[in-house]
Amino acid sequence: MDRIRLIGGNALNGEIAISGAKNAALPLMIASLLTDEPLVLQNVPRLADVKQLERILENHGVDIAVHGRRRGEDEMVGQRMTFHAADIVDTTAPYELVSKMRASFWVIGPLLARCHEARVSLPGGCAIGTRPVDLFLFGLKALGAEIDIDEGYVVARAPSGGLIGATIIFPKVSVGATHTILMAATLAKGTTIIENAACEPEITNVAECLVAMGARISGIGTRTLTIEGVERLHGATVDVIPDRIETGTFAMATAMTGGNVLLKGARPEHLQAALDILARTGVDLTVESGGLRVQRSDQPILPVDVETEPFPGFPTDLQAQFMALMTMSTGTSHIRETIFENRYMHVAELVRFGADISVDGQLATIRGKAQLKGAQVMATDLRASVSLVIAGLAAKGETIVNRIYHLDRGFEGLEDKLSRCGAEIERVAG
Ligand SMILES: CC(=O)N[C@H]1[C@@H](OP(=O)(O)OP(=O)(O)OC[C@H]2O[C@@H](n3ccc(=O)[nH]c3=O)[C@H](O)[C@@H]2O)O[C@H](CO)[C@@H](O)[C@@H]1O
Ligand SMILES: C=C(OP(=O)(O)O)C(=O)O
Repeated sequence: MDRIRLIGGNALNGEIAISGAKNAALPLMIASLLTDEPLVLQNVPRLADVKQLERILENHGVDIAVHGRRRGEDEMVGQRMTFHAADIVDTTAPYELVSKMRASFWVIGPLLARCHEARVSLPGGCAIGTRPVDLFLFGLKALGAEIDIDEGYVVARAPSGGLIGATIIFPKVSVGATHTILMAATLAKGTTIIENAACEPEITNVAECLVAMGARISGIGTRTLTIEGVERLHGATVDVIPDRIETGTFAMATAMTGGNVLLKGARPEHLQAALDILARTGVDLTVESGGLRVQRSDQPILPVDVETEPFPGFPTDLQAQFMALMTMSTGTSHIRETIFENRYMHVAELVRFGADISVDGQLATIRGKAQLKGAQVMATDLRASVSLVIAGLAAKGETIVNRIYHLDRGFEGLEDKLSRCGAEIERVAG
């Protein structure tokens, strides 16, 4: 199994081009199931999760083509891809494919809307909590679907004329359930109102894509989405937004190591809560026309308390990275993880670097210290993995991060981007 080896201590200096967002690219790809015309997506990141979803979509009969790959000599840009679901040949999403990735479950919405039936395995994804699908089923049932659970599969059938618009008040904010019901409602008969919808920038990206495909949606970017169902959707060309979690991760890495990095193409308004917290730790952040500049020279890292929340709050997907930063602060800080019940798997690994962290339920207490020491650590999930990489960049000596396949799910060209900024980091095969 591949590992990452790094020698900590170098400040990061230079420029990093932010890739397209995994968590936007995946639902955008799934939206292609809603139409028999081609959907063209630009700035799709090269990630294991994208590849995996390609396999799932191909199994449903989607033709996928990849166009331009590079701009200039050394600057990677995202892929331009066409997804053409002229015919849906299979409405089953099998266990072998779906169990690897949470977002693949979301195909249930478009399949049900377009084909009036779907059989989708219960999902996998990062092991950060129980991650039930009750909200999806609640929403689909409200649209008139009949749902059975059969041998680990959700079997869903729409009424004979198709899904029927309804008012759905989610008892809890869910990104995946919002994507799924939003997509399903575009082809339902009549009006659907989704209350307490997630309003993450990735939801907006998908909603705007659906509008470009002919859907009628209002309230985009708010907690209430209103969808007037249409007979059919058509093709469109849509850009995947830059990855706000990658942006925040590199900002925190620069804060930890010191240095001066321009995060090219970053959209600060997509992670304002995280940037406000970072600024309070003493990092200099400047919005420039080309992106976001992050700088820290010798100013101390100040302790700041954080609670994870749905957008526009501080994202749970940056919690592990922020904890890594706080291990080097000048005092004691607290993190409260409110989204997932088991998202502290990185704590035991950060402790191997010499960090002083204790956890009591949702609350982590981090007592900062000036210097971490390199260690052998094990990646447990995607964002936890990258928190270990950035801790290693700031630690003294050698760090080996094992089980890095998680990183390839969500970070495009991680070692390359970091080493161009002066990090000593390499992938060791075997
Ligand atoms: C591919 C993708 O975009 N993944 C993101 C998405 O995951 P995902 O869409 O899985 O996360 P949700 O927003 O659905 O989860 C939020 C909370 O709701 C709970 N829940 C969810 C659905 C349900 O039917 N019942 C239920 O109880 C979950 O267990 C969790 O405690 O949003 C999360 C929260 O921002 C991010 O951490 C993930 O990176
Ligand atoms: C938790 C994540 O992904 P997934 O929902 O696919 O497990 C993530 O992107 O951090």
